[in-house]
Amino acid sequence: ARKCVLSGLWKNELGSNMTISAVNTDGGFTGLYHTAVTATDKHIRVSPLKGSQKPTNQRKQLTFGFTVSWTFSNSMTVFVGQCFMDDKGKETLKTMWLLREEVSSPGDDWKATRVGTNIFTRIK
Ligand SMILES: O=C(CCCC[C@@H]1SC[C@@H]2NC(=O)N[C@@H]21)NCCc1cc([N+](=O)[O-])ccc1O
Repeated sequence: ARKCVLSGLWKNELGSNMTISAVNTDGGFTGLYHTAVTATDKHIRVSPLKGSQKPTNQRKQLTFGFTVSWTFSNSMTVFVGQCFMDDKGKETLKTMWLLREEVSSPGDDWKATRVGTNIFTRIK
């Protein structure tokens, strides 16, 4: 495809993988996220993701965002990023994320959000 398509199976440099369903006409999509890492001692389980992408009629390297509501911890991550395609048609999703954990009091709010980057490539 000469344009990035988000649907399919992706992995990032941490070893996490995600499956994105078909993108519907208004750019919405859902999927499943299996993180390879966690900041808790909880057992990792597959978690749902919901997101949206900008329409690709004008551009081929689309921007998107999605939210993962972790099923095994009281925390949430939002990812934002863009799909880039090289001249061989290889797609890369370059993203930044915010991970919000639940803290017990407003006084702990300052330490509740982590930030980072992830790069996703397709799993054939
Ligand atoms: O670990 C998780 C959910 C999985 C996050 C995986 C991230 S999402 C970005 C990055 N990319 C990727 O693929 N995986 C990682 N939440 C922990 C929050 C938390 C921490 C503590 N604590 O540290 O004490 C206590 C209670 C808590 O709820």
